[in-house]
Amino acid sequence: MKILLVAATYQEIEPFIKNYSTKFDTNQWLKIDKNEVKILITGVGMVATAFAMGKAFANEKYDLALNVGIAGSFYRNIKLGQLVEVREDILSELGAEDDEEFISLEQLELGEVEFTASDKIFIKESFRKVTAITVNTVHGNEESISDIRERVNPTIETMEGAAFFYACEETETEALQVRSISNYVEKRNRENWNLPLAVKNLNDWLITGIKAF
Ligand SMILES: O=C(O)c1cccc(C(=O)CC[C@H]2O[C@@H](n3cnc4c(=O)[nH]cnc43)[C@H](O)[C@@H]2O)c1
Repeated sequence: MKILLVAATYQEIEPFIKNYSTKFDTNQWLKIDKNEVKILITGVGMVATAFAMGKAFANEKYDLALNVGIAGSFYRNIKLGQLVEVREDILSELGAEDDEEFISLEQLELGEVEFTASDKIFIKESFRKVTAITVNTVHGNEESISDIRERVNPTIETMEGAAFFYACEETETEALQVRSISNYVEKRNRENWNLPLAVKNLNDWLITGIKAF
């Protein structure tokens, strides 16, 4: 199977890259068991992700695109370092304000804001399946957190996921997304983030998990 492995930053998948490649080269196909894997580092955010994926898909057809990275959780019953599988991802900021109300792009009948993961290719592990939102601005204010919980009630948030699913949907590429929780969505406090644990657990899974597709 030809797999495009997509991450926002090199650091998020550095242990995976070092495990399978002596000299990192984005043009290189990594032969991992029966799969051929290409790595795409997009940069952080939806714009960077959509552009990088558009370029990647213009040059090659993939059997599967897999988006991995860290994420913030709205729920404390998900542990820091826990892996979750995103089954639905929402462009929660795309729409219009109508005074106190928010009208989504979908409600405005101007486009789609909800994207879903592949129902043809599966992740073997029973990671908790979650709904994510994808944001340009990381929530870090109690009022805005309360507002988004009331309006969408997402389980996690990232800055790329829905853009990734969008690019896959447009190119009819099977898409899966696995995220490792690095922090809780709360009033900004960087000291509470556990990046090393999130990156370790993500890569421990990815190094063996990529062979199972
Ligand atoms: O320190 C900050 O305030 C800050 C502001 C924007 C972004 C960051 C990151 O380090 C995000 C990088 C990366 O991680 C994903 N991520 C992780 N936690 C969250 C979150 O709570 N909300 C949204 N995205 C998150 C994201 O996908 C980025 O690619 C730090």
